[in-house]
Amino acid sequence: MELPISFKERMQRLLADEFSNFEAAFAQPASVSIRVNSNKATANPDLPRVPWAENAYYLPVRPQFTLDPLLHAGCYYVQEASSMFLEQALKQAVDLSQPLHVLDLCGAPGGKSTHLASLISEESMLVSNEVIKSRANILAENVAKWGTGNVLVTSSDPSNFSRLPEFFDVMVVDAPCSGEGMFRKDPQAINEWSEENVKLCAQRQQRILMDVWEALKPGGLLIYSTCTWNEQENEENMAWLAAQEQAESIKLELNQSWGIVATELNGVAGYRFYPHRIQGEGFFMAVLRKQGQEGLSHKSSKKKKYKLQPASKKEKALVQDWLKDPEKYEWLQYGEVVSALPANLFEAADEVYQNLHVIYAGTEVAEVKGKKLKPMHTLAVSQHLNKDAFTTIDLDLELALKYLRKEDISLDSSGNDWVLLQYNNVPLGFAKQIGNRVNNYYPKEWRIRMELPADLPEVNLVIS
Ligand SMILES: C[S@@+](CC[C@H](N)C(=O)[O-])C[C@H]1O[C@@H](n2cnc3c(N)ncnc32)[C@H](O)[C@@H]1O
Repeated sequence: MELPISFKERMQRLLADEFSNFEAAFAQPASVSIRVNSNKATANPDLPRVPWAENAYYLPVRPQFTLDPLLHAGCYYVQEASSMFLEQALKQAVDLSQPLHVLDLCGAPGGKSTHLASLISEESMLVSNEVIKSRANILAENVAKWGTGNVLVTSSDPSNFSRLPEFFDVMVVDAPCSGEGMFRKDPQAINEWSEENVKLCAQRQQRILMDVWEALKPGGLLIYSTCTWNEQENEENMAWLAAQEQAESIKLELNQSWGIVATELNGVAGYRFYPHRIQGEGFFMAVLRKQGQEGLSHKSSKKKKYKLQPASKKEKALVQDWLKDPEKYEWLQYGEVVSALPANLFEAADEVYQNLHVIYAGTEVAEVKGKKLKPMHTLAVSQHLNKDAFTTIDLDLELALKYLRKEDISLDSSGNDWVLLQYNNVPLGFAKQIGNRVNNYYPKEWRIRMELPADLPEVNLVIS
């Protein structure tokens, strides 16, 4: 792996004696790690843990993830270990028992959003945003598969967030960056790297931060991260923001054994991850608190007209038993789709709808077509699905993968209704039996595209 010369020279200055170890790490394979969705599964007990995140594990080898139905069912997320340090910022600096409004501004493909969704309380709301439309769809898919039901996925430009002044308690900006920390995992990142690009990235990050700062509550927390090592995009940007906004730097407790490097510039703390010191890729994180009194919670403007439309009584009555605790939700209808949003989030969610481009919200439960009602796939993967409302059928590995490829499958039983198909007792999705025939309703855009090998390996990472 040929690293750019000016990058090497800078890292030599930064790391001094450690540089040879750092360079040697590029000859080692990148580690593989997963974060388990504890509401759906537990990890295989043999897996070693990522030390700074509770439900995170290293894998001895990279399995063929695509061939594990439980990945498609949202039982775990394949995520780089360093970036799971986000958990420490949340646990150490935020009272997670409170109902919070949390923003993940640069959300796709969804590593940090699914992590945040696991960390916040049920009464909290996560707005998970991705400005690039095609990537926003992947984000919505991963958020839906994670299934917490308290997330709104938006696809808006950072500049649009000033329409929600002092709205968020916590804001995560995992900024687009020059990607030096990904050189080992993705050598293509080397070709895209240049000093000029570093400068452009640093300027873009400043613009993004300025765009969203207004949407943070006084006393609220900004968690900023990149997967790069240069100081311009990291410490310098954080010192610049702290000085400009008189924001307070938040120091995090580190366990010495973790190997994370703490830095400081103009009194602003930062945390660096190097592959020769930790099992993971390059990463930087810093935490700032906005000036002002905490707890000045956002007062929603008293508007009379809501954008969110309630579902009709008739439709609600037909589908509400498909979720556990249906009374906890506000039942909404948007076009043909009936969805459920935790009732306590209604006002805040409506404000998000009024001001941003929302592409997914809560749990989409059913599609109404005339007199026909179709359970939506997002319901099957929701943590709040009431399984008792459906006939469930367990599939073996081969049949599960065929279903996920959206192939025609046949089942032992016959009938005339919706069935919930499962693998290892975990819902995969819906099918409709019509006599002996089975209509496969797995979403086309989510289907597995790879051909199935003759010998199917059991991946066995999590237990449901
Ligand atoms: C480092 S990635 C985010 C990874 C994600 N947080 C995760 O954990 O899976 C940065 C994201 O920022 C998005 N992005 C690119 N340009 C942007 C801009 N000008 N403003 C906001 N986001 C941008 C990219 O599309 C990309 O999805």
